[in-house]
Amino acid sequence: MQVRDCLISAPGKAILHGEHAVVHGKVALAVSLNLRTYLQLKASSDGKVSIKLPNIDTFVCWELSELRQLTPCLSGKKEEGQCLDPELVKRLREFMGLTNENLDSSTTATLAFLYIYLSLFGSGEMPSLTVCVWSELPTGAGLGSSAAYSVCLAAAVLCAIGAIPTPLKEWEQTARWCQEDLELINSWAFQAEKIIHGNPSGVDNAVGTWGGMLRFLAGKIIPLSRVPLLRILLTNTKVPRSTKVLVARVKDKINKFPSILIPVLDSVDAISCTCEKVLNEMTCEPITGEHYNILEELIDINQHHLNVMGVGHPSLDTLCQVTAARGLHSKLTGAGGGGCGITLLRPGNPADCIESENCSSHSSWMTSDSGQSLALTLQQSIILSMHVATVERKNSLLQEETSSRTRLIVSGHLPRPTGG
Ligand SMILES: Nc1ncnc2c1ncn2[C@@H]1O[C@H](COP(=O)(O)OP(=O)(O)O)[C@@H](O)[C@H]1O
Ligand SMILES: C[C@@](O)(CCOP(=O)(O)O)CC(=O)O
Ligand SMILES: [Mg+2]
Repeated sequence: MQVRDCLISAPGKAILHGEHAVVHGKVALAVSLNLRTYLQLKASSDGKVSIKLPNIDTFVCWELSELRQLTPCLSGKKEEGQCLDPELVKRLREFMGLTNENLDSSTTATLAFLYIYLSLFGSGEMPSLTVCVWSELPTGAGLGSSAAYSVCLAAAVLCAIGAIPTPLKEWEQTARWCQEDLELINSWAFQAEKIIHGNPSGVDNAVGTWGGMLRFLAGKIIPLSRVPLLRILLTNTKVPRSTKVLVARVKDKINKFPSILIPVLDSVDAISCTCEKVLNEMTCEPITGEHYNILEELIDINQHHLNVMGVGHPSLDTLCQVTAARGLHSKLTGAGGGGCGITLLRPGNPADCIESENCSSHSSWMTSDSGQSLALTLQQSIILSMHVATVERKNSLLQEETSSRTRLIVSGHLPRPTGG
């Protein structure tokens, strides 16, 4: 079986409010970033399936004959991707010789790939191919790299089996899928996220699939098309952590102290709803300092709640303190425990003053090749100035021509994707 080559990209995300609480059925507000993950799928004729994941130094190759032995248990359902097939997970774990639950980056990413490949190709003829994935997103830093990876994987393999069209026309540089196709991609991406996160809410893969800003509640995705232009700083503490471990930690805490933690989750839900209301008001009436006062207080309260849930980190405390000394308000974003934080900026204030105070750029993550730098140091952090209101669908999942370049970009230059 020969599959069609394709190049796909999906964005990362920042959660404004609702991380962790969203796993327990509460509201989250999230927005796509103009940092993307790219996947190139190429047919091959060597009887092998290869994955190249340069961001995590992973290069693996299997004989098709080995993978075929894993397939008899498969139901061959391609229509939906809601529940993990426990039998396939078990076989894959045995095949990869895995015994414990908390796996390293490379093993997790490989397992997610094999799960999607075998689930979707397993009931038919299995093709020889090479998949290469590379990303502008830092891995394991709260910006949804796992979801962008999962969305790209799902879209590429669904395209390859012909479950969704390869809509790209010769004259187009990029193309998008219809709502039904996006829902299918999202549901399979959710499965890959389950392999990586254990118990994801689905908010990250929804943003990776649809892009823009959205409200997410118990699997329901509501695009927010009316939001004001906000500027936030995105700071990477560079403290590594695993979403799976942190999500499990919060669950343990809820089980241990339900009467204490459930009100905290309810409060986070109210924070997300209040934030959404204020953002909406800011689009209908003149923006005042009072709007910003409320947004800032919500950030502070939520950061305290996240600390109560046990997902804070001294590096994030430092971020909060350093920005507070400049009159700014910060919270962690994503799973916490390190990773990234967000800081709200008021109009006309501090990105520039922070930039001028912290002007060295030695990050491998975000230095531009033109010499103009986005990467700034604040203590040990990297700061990226960005707009939240990327509400146009320009950041959503795209099928791209090999030659097409990264579009968009909020403020300044970003690194070129490497690899592929
Ligand atoms: N570019 C990539 N290539 C391969 N695997 C990736 C990539 N990006 C993310 N992953 C997978 O996702 C995991 C990180 O997921 P997670 O802990 O949820 O952090 P994040 O906040 O970045 O989503 C990595 O350990 C790896 O398994
Ligand atoms: C903590 C959580 O709310 C977000 C995790 O995001 P990330 O993997 O840290 O980018 C988990 C989830 O919603 O699945
Ligand atoms: Mg993740």
